Amino acid sequence: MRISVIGCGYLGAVHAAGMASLGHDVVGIDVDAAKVERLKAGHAPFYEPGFEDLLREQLASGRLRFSTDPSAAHGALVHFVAVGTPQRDESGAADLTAVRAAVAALAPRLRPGDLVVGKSTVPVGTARELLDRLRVVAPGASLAWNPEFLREGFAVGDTLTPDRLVLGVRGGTPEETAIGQRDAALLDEVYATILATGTPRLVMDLETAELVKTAANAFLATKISFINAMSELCEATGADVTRLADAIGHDARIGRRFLGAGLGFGGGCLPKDIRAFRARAEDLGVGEALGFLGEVDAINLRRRTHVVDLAEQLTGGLVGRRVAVLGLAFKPSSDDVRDSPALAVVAELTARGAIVRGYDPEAGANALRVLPELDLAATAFDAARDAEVVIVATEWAEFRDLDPAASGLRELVANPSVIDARNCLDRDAWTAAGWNVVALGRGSHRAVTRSGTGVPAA
Ligand SMILES: NC(=O)C1=CN([C@@H]2O[C@H](COP(=O)(O)OP(=O)(O)OC[C@H]3O[C@@H](n4cnc5c(N)ncnc54)[C@H](O)[C@@H]3O)[C@@H](O)[C@H]2O)C=CC1
Ligand SMILES: O=C(O)[C@H]1O[C@H](OP(=O)(O)OP(=O)(O)OC[C@H]2O[C@@H](n3ccc(=O)[nH]c3=O)[C@H](O)[C@@H]2O)[C@H](O)[C@@H](O)[C@@H]1O
Repeated sequence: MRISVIGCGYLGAVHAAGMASLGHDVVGIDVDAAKVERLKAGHAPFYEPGFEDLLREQLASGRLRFSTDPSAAHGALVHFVAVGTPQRDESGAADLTAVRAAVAALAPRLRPGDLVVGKSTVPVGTARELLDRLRVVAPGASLAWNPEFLREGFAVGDTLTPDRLVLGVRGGTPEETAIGQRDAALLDEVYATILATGTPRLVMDLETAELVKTAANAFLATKISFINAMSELCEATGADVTRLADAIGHDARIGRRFLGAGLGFGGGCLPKDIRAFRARAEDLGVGEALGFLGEVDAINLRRRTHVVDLAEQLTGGLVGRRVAVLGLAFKPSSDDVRDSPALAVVAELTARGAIVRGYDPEAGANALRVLPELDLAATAFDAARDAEVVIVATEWAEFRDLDPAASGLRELVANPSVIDARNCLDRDAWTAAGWNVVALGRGSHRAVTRSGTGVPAA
């Protein structure tokens, strides 16, 4: 089947290559000419394990091409919209400019029977708005919503073997229902190979499909903030949040996944999605229903300040003190620094007068674009040289696997003090190697906060 994918970022580029690998004839379209040139040349514009190999393989197959010209979408039967929906402003609402522009550019190229398929994460009601617009500018074309649940770092696997496919289609009147069924059947053809493996397929109305996506991300964010709230309790009492998470996680109704306490969630999705969800609920007059997401956000942001407070406590004052931050990406196996908790820590440390050196295996260049004043080290060891405290802010395997006894790191630092902000280090091994290890939520080490409301460290 001929397919177009509008927007070739972290989601769209992988989706385009993934659809080509299913045997479809795919064109990826993006307004960013430099990104398109890289993709055409077989170079991934971002770090995503397995993606570059898939890209090259599919370019070589002749089934995948890229363009900046929206006309390249003409002739495709299914058009996926995968453009960005960032936070618009302080209100938290989503900025839908790119989605509207993508559909407007697509409209004159659509033929009757063509299907526009939203993949971007949008506030509930967006699909209906776009469909109403299409009825005017491209009658005969239809629209469905097929939210995406992939995780960065696992994008290729999540695209080709998703844990479910959610298809939001038109319905209501008999005529609309018939169109919706036809649209769902077309998506079944697109995903035939994936469905043949028994992947659950859930068909629903457009609004529910939009809500499934924001609800899923809101739940994941809530789960992380829940365990981080427990982390605060653990630090106040000397308890251990990792043992607590293991124990409650054994209850199948709770589950251990996403109970990783630490520096909290960041990235281009969870933070902006919970804020946009709240803003949309306010618009709908049901703001109270999602009031708790404000608390989820607040708990999450407190993690960042807490880590800086701990560093301040450990150094006895940050002005002029050397701090190493290992990990700058919002999560390991990604070079994405959008709303990265690690970068927020770097910025706050710097604002409090620390001399910060940062290192990340993949995200250094992106980090420099966001924080041009960042002192970027070439290796973890370079970053740690003469540091009075080392902060592990992203749990890359490279840091997790460091042998604290044999690596020589201890000899490099000014003071063997490490804040394990992701609970990823073997605390016993590091302690045995002579390090003072402060692991978030594991024991009493609440920092005296700058506002003076914290309790002194034990
Ligand atoms: N990154 C992820 O893991 C996931 C992202 N999503 C959602 O997918 C959407 C895209 O996210 P990302 O890929 O991360 O964003 P991104 O910022 O990496 O990519 C968006 C791309 O759209 C392009 N673009 C903007 N306006 C355009 C237009 N009018 N025509 C063609 N291209 C245009 C941009 O140049 C950019 O390359 C967002 O709504 C996000 O919430 C959903 C699931 C996973
Ligand atoms: O909508 C999206 O874009 C995507 O958002 C998340 O995926 P992603 O942001 O790639 O990464 P996650 O693995 O969810 O991690 C998000 C953040 O939460 C943090 N996290 C995750 C898990 C955990 O236990 N603790 C924790 O602090 C990570 O460090 C990271 O900063 C969702 O997991 C995907 O299902 C969704 O498709």
